[in-house]
Amino acid sequence: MKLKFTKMHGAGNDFIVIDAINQHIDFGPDQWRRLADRRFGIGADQILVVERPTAPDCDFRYRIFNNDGGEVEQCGNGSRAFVRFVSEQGLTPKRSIRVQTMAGIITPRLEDDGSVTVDMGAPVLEPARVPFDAGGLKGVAQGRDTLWPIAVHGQEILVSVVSMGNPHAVQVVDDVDTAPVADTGPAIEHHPRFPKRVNAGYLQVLDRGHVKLRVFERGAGETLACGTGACAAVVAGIRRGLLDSPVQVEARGGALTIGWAGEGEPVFLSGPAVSVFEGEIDL
Ligand SMILES: N[C@@H](CCC[C@H](N)C(=O)O)C(=O)O
Repeated sequence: MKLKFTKMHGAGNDFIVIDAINQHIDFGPDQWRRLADRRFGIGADQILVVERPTAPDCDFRYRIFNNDGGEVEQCGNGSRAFVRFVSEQGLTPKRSIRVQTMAGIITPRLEDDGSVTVDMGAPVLEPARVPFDAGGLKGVAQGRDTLWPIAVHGQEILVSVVSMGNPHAVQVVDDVDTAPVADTGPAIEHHPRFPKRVNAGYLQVLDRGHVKLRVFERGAGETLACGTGACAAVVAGIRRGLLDSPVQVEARGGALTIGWAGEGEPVFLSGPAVSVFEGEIDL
């Protein structure tokens, strides 16, 4: 079988995007892993699958697979790539689109300059719903946030826990460039306090409107940018009293802008989304 795909990226977080409206797709984790493999396949951090919606009042359904083959709830950079894709492929004339995801409905908008702004919905802050098991732990208050001590390689680190539909643990570091992301990222991802594993964010505050961020992603390793990670880090930074909205997030692959008006309000994510090439692969 030949599969048509588009290779895209959002600030260097790269995707294989597949139209599953006009192609029949019935893949399992092995096929997703093979497609995402950088040596034996096309290569990507995530695979995005565009389908007809099953929920009322939605334009599309969008599914996300990490390069380890697992399906996940949400992907911020992917949602921007998704909008560019449905527009460039002529799947819709709309610029503001209601999209069904595993984590609920999001509404991305294609701007005149080609960038995309996404209403990512309100962050979930109750530890149990992230999900994070805080049982028996004593949290440390900082501003409106509670930091949770978790042991990583025998050392205690303090993390904010935030769900943007998918789980994030955010720690503040002095210098993101020397932060031990490759060493502690996998241990945080698999920490037993996170029953669904977690994306590990390392946040350096430059000033109240400007941060640097690296994210070791669940199921994908460190990526050049993580959209939901940027949302979660800014939410954590604002709640800790370190940041004011809007915040420019400098990731290794590019810049994102995050706006958040506070508890109960949606997080807005803006940034680039680029098509790199189209292709066909034999499966
Ligand atoms: N790159 C993404 C997040 C993709 C999913 C994540 N690895 C998870 O497992 O939750 C983004 O831009 O948000």
